[in-house]
Amino acid sequence: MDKSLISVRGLSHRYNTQWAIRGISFDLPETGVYGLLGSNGAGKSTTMNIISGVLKQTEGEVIVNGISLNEDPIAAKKLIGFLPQHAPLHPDTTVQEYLSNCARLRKIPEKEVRNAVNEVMEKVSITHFEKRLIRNLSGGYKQRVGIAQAIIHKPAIIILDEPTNGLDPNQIMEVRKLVRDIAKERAVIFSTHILTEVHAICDHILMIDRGKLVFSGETREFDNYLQPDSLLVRLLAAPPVEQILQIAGITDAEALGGGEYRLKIGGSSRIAEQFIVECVSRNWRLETIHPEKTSLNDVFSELSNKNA
Ligand SMILES: Nc1ncnc2c1ncn2[C@@H]1O[C@H](COP(=O)(O)OP(=O)(O)OP(=O)(O)O)[C@@H](O)[C@H]1O
Repeated sequence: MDKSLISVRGLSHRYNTQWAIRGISFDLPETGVYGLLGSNGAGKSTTMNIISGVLKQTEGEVIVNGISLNEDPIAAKKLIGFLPQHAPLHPDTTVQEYLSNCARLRKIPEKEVRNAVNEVMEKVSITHFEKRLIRNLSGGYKQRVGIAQAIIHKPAIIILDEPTNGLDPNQIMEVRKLVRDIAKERAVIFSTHILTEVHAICDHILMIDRGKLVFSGETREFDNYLQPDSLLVRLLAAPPVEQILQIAGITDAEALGGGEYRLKIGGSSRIAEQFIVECVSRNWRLETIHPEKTSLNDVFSELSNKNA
């Protein structure tokens, strides 16, 4: 018996003639935030729409807590909450009316609706706006209502499609905090194309590139691909490049002018330490030193080539 909260097997989807995703498989074994990372058009929304049961896949299957989404969609969908990229909010209803309607659509018994709505409003900290029309809420509060409708029936898995898109920095922080909080009791799949977002809140990363899953693992494992591969340094007593190249581990050095250099170090942080020691002993008067991280595009292409 499969113990995963969700198990995705060989998922593929074709729109007309073009494949949007091919052979995606992964398991979400436990609670926590799972970041679905991918650039625009990589296939994130397609994958999320299929898992949440709003799009029927061309091939493959999704098992939610042991229940096949194909074979028993009603039972499987009860275990899933979904906030699509464009939240399905009704601007002319109040927060309380809207969430009550969502509770009824989720088949919560009438006598429990009131409690369920109160509980979820408290959870997402929106009780003080319960009588406000949704159209009059800020973007961050609208997103809270969107998250509330996704969790009102207490699903085991929540799917959030780019929930911080279009929010200001404060609202982003608040939504992230809320997501971390609701992930204590359930698995949250959180899609984004922003690497720093993944770092800020995700425990695990699923990375999709051109429709294929190219990485699945813990966030710290992913960091191995983000090793600095060059250092930007500024030396007040600037030496010739040839002298810098004598230091073991520095594979290339480029003088940028004004005492600045870009040093290629091939991924080991110990070389930076060694360089600092050398600067002191050679009296080069090191003023600044910064690692230059591999860009997300480089990570995408490295992982894609590895999995090609
Ligand atoms: N309804 C559709 N009909 C045809 N092609 C589609 C449709 N929806 C998506 N696609 C295509 O499928 C591919 C994957 O799109 P998808 O929206 O799943 O990617 P995404 O990673 O969510 O991107 P974004 O962040 O831009 O939403 C893209 O090439 C896209 O153009």
